[in-house]
Amino acid sequence: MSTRTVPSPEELRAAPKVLLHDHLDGGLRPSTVVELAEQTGYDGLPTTDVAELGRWFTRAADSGSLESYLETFAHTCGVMQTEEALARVAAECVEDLADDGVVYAEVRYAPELFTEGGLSLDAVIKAVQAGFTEGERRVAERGGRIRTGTLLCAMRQHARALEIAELAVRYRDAGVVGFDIAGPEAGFPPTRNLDAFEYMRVNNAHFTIHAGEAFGLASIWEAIQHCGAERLGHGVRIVDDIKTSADGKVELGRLAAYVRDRRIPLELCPSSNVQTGAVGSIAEHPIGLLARLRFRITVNTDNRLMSGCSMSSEFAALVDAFGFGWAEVQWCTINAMKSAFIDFDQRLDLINNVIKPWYAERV
Ligand SMILES: O=c1[nH]cnc2c1ncn2[C@@H]1O[C@H](CO)[C@@H](O)[C@H]1O
Ligand SMILES: [Zn+2]
Repeated sequence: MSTRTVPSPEELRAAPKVLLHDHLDGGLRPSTVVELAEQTGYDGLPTTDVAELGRWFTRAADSGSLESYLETFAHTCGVMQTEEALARVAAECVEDLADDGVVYAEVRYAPELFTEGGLSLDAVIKAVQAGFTEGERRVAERGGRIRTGTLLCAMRQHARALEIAELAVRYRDAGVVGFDIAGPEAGFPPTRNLDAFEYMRVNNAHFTIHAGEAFGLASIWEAIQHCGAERLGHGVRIVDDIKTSADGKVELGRLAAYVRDRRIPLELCPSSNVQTGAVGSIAEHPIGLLARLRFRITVNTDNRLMSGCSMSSEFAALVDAFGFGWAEVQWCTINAMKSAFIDFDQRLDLINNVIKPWYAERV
């Protein structure tokens, strides 16, 4: 790992970064949750004290299981049932990411979770897109730069994946760049949604799949070989197919070798994995090993509210735990940009004109 200079938290914040895995309903500002609850009449919050609520989310998400981690989303989704609320959350998301130095972000959410107040799926998508556009406008107005793309998720435990995939294709010229399935992994294998993935493929549309987070290799294998996922949401359990012997010799199983050989991007989310119990601590996170083995790794936030994290804090944790230097930060950033679901020429433009020039002075 490069040791020339140790990136400081402030420099990491200034560095151009690319985020592929961030949930819209997992990234609200605590103050916004409180204000929206008041405005929309949502009375289920555990507290209306902003600082205390922020701590409540991270504590509750620190649950050791994906299922109980996901329970915290009842409160964010609870306050996101109007067009105004959705647009506000989306606009603030873009502003917060830009303030953290993110230059390209794919933000995901499940439209079906925001229809309890009577909104149609179309209305939800339009409200969120309007919010993203507004956020980009505010960032540009203050001289910043960010581009966002949307991923629509279907929830694994519901049976609406095909319908959501159809929406992802219908809105692909309006800012939606791909599709995903999210929610509890155990008991809900990706092959339950084959029709949706086939629909995406025949329409030449992109998708990633949450796999290999709370469940192991079988889920990753299905996601890639049966469903055709282009990227893996988390995918961290791929280490179960990698044997490291006491003398340091590393042996890749067939699936791990396939993932590495095909350069399948792993959307790794270190803090989130610690909270759901997928790994014991950041220091024990397989990202160190996967980086050494040159898997196509990317670093992501997953849920900024539940983890109390940002892109720069995730990188700072990796600097501390694994000695990541600027070379590694740049590598993860370029990996992510290469793996994005926007057009090749636009990815290249960001790599050559925004990312590389900034890091060139540091690596
Ligand atoms: O790490 C995760 N694994 C699986 N599902 C997740 C994760 N984080 C969030 N969600 C789920 O995705 C929905 C849409 O954004 C959220 O409402 C949450 O239920
Ligand atoms: Zn996720």
